[in-house]
Amino acid sequence: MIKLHLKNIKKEYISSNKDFNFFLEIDDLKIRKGDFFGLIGSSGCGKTTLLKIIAGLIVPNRGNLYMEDRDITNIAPEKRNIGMIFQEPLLFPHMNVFENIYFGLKMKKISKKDSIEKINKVLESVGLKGFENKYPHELSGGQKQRVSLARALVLKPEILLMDEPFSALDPKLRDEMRELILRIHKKYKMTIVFVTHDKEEAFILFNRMAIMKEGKILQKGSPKEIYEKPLDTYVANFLGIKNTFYGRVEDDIFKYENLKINLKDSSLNGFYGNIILKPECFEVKKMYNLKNALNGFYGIIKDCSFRQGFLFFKIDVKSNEIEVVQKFNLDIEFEVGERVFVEYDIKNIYFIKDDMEELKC
Ligand SMILES: Nc1ncnc2c1ncn2[C@@H]1O[C@H](COP(=O)(O)OP(=O)(O)OP(=O)(O)O)[C@@H](O)[C@H]1O
Repeated sequence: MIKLHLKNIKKEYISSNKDFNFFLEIDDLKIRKGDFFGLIGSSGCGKTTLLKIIAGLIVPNRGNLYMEDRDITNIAPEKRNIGMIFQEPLLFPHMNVFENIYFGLKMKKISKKDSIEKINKVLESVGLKGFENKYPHELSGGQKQRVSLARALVLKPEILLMDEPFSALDPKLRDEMRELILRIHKKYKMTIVFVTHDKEEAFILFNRMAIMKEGKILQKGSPKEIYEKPLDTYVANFLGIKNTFYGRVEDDIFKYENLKINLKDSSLNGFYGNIILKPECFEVKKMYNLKNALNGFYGIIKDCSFRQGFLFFKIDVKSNEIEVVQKFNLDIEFEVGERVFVEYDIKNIYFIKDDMEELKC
């Protein structure tokens, strides 16, 4: 079921001297009920603007927003039943934790008795039982963000919007908060739209996401789908996919400087484009072990490090550096300076033609 549908949304920011204009244009974005949906992109691409349009804090110049089948384009923010959490917790400093959470319930005219019950439950969910009487200045950054989460959750929003809520926290706290929000998403079965520029966060949290650039959505899908088939090199680079090379296909072979990859596909001949060679799609083989080796190339190991059961190689292939990640095997030792064969499976290689059309080779 579609929970939120954005259709032909446009928002313009025109600067007074017209030397800096920004246009957000979202043709069609559907977020399903129960999605943990990510809006991801580099600074200034329009993520927050889009989130605020969903919240009703910014009115688009044109287009419509539907929540299920209801057109909410002209509905006031407080009537949308959408919660929002910002990077800063924005708590009332003169109110304790209980009062901060009670504030929204009071506005909705929920009785004190019912409110106490709801607040107790939500404080338990966010791990802050016993903190009712603390004031914001007595709380850590992570605890404050838990209070702002509790304050949003207690109102049972249909959609929860989160704008880089963990970016001000240290890495350990950030991990804890990510686990907490995943638990909460599961428990409350709510739809979450979460803004981040952190690709690691995207792979941990989202079941679907949209990658944005300069006010537009470049690609939508599950993080896995997008990682597997990035539609262009911006997306590939943004997701940190290594080994992308720009070159030309001739005689079925992709050529970039001295690097040659046989694509075994004559339909690509004459095309320029980017080839994506994902580090985990190779196997580094010893020179004495090439009996069954198929496609690949020779190279020299420039660097090899061990991390969490994997070997991370940097391999010099005719003056081009290729990164390879492969499972550590106790029986095989590699050395820097060693000549090796780097094998690949042709089905894991993607060539993105210059006209942005992606082809699986
Ligand atoms: N009220 C405004 N008036 C004019 N321009 C604005 C306004 N708000 C944002 N912008 C501009 O619009 C663009 C998009 O801003 P937005 O905050 O949506 O981006 P973002 O992707 O959330 O960035 P960040 O990750 O840095 O928060 C930016 O270039 C910003 O300078």
